[in-house]
Amino acid sequence: MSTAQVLSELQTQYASFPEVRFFEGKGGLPFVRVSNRFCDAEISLLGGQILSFSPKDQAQPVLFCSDAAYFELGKGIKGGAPVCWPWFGDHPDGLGAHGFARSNLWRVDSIERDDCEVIELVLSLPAEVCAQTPEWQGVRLSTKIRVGKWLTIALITENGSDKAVSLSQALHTYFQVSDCRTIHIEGLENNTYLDKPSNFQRQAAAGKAITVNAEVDRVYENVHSPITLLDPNWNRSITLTSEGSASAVVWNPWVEKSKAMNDFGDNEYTQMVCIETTNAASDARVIDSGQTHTMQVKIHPKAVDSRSVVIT
Ligand SMILES: O=P(O)(O)OC[C@H]1O[C@H](O)[C@H](O)[C@@H](O)[C@@H]1O
Repeated sequence: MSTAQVLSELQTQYASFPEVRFFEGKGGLPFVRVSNRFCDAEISLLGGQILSFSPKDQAQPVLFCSDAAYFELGKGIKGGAPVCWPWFGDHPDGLGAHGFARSNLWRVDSIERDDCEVIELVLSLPAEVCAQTPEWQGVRLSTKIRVGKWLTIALITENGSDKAVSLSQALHTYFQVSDCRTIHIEGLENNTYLDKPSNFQRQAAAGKAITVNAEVDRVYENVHSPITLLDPNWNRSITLTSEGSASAVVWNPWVEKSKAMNDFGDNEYTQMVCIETTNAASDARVIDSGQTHTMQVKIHPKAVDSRSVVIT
């Protein structure tokens, strides 16, 4: 079936949701647009990921997407909240970074509207995609994306195979910021981290908020409290509250790494920071046969008085 036919069938199936539109977007790929009374959001069926989220009460978009991002089957899209699954980072046997969920097309399983008019989409990665990698045959991945005033994304892994699997994963969320050099990230002051630029050496807790003035690529350990991104220039805070995750990655590629990536603009590092909700490093999970694991993040943008976000 062509993309146009798939989209037209989806539009018919979900005709009772005037706030949901299916369309062919960049790269001829299928997208879903949700415009309700809270926000405008776009979801890509390539990668099963939200790409943009703009609450009506916010002057700036919450999520960042690179102007140079690939929109191509078989590649991940650098923007929004890519789904890294069923492994995070490099694969020991060279199967490619961050797994295969982000580079394949997902299906729409259901769309619902709750009593508050929040829209919930459930997408799943087709079984035949998982079956291409023998270890993941029989394991099912779906995502629930709730778009309202807040954004909630859940990744649900059901192990329908007859053996236990070891899962690492990430909701690799790109946040739009006024200028990465002026933001602060709070909530990880007391956490140790594995520092990728220094060969994943474990670093002591810094005891202060994270600022970005060089490459940052860290896996924070034992994360149990919310993380808040403060952007004084935009009088905005964004709080991430997670469940089923006890690690988080903070990433900004800075100058040299940005230049080295073909799907990222040389100067775009100033406009973004990734705060990734993960099961990474020692937080990887063993999912027994028949078990389900859910990892979820709630992203809550809030306007704040500039005085309350100035940190010394
Ligand atoms: O370029 P990608 O494969 O999308 O990876 C982008 C980034 O993802 C994570 O944040 C890793 O910690 C980084 O080391 C990596 O550069």
